Amino acid sequence: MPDEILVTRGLTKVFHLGLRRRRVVAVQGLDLSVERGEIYGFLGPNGAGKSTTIKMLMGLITPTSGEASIFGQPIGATRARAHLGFLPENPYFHDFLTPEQLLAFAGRLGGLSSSTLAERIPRLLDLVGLGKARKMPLRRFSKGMVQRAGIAQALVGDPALVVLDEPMSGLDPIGRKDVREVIFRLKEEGKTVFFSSHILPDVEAICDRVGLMLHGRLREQGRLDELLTARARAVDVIAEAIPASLAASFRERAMRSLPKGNGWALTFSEEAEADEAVRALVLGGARIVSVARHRETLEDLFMRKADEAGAAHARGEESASA
Ligand SMILES: Nc1ncnc2c1ncn2[C@@H]1O[C@H](COP(=O)(O)OP(=O)(O)OP(=O)(O)O)[C@@H](O)[C@H]1O
Repeated sequence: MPDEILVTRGLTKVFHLGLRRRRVVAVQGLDLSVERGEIYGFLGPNGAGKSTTIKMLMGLITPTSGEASIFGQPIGATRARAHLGFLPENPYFHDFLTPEQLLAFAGRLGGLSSSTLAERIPRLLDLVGLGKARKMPLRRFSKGMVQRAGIAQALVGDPALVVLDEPMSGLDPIGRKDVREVIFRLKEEGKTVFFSSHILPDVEAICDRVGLMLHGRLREQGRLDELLTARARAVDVIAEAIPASLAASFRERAMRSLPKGNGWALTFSEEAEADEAVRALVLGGARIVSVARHRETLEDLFMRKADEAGAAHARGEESASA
């Protein structure tokens, strides 16, 4: 099988709304690539075009233009779907079913034999942490447990690629952590996971690579460690016993200065400035309590790209609805 297992080229979806058939460009010229064995986070705010993209990949809606392939097969082809597991956004399951019954139902629809299901269902329910709840009806489940049952159901056909649309949305912190752990376990099992989310810390915690969608376009795609600049965006120096002769000058040179304990917390925007300050403070007889370098987070990157995209949007260089 190829190493890029999901590829799109110029994928575009235009909707026409109302009697006047107003054009809404939900996804424009999308070039994605998802590599074998990675966890890929498909990021973007509400309305960015994530669900529309996923629906096209699943063959649920037809692209207006462009192309996409999964395992080298055009999307929608039976051979592409054979290795694909999918959990839609806000899935609905009959709440009288137990997770065991839910998986058995999905497996039989997929043509799996009773012996395969008898071996696979307990293993999958253990994988998502629902082994002990396997005979409990879904109506007694928390939202996080239902979501994990949904992931198990997406895995019943033993897919190589698992696509999850907003799997952490609406979950409390514990539910989100459980889903993150399940996604990690899927990677350990050798699966490739493509999931959409607008919850940046979740994506930052588990993804190998991310794609950032804004206004229907992919603004950024790459490895997280490459996208987030290694340079510190601010450095906090906390120092005590600063001689009076130095205190005033440092409080002026720092981007921000706040009294802290018996000393000051000084924030510098440049690492070199902070290093220089630490040297001078030590030579001047001050005591350095701590130096903290703040690296760029995914949230910083997201806000930076959103500002750039918002500015381009406002200048009319592009439009999501035209
Ligand atoms: N069936 C449709 N008809 C018309 N417009 C649509 C349709 N589906 C989506 N859109 C529009 O396309 C754009 C992208 O929507 P999409 O649901 O793909 O975004 P999203 O990133 O998944 O956001 P969310 O997280 O809110 O689901 C939005 O402007 C939306 O209103």
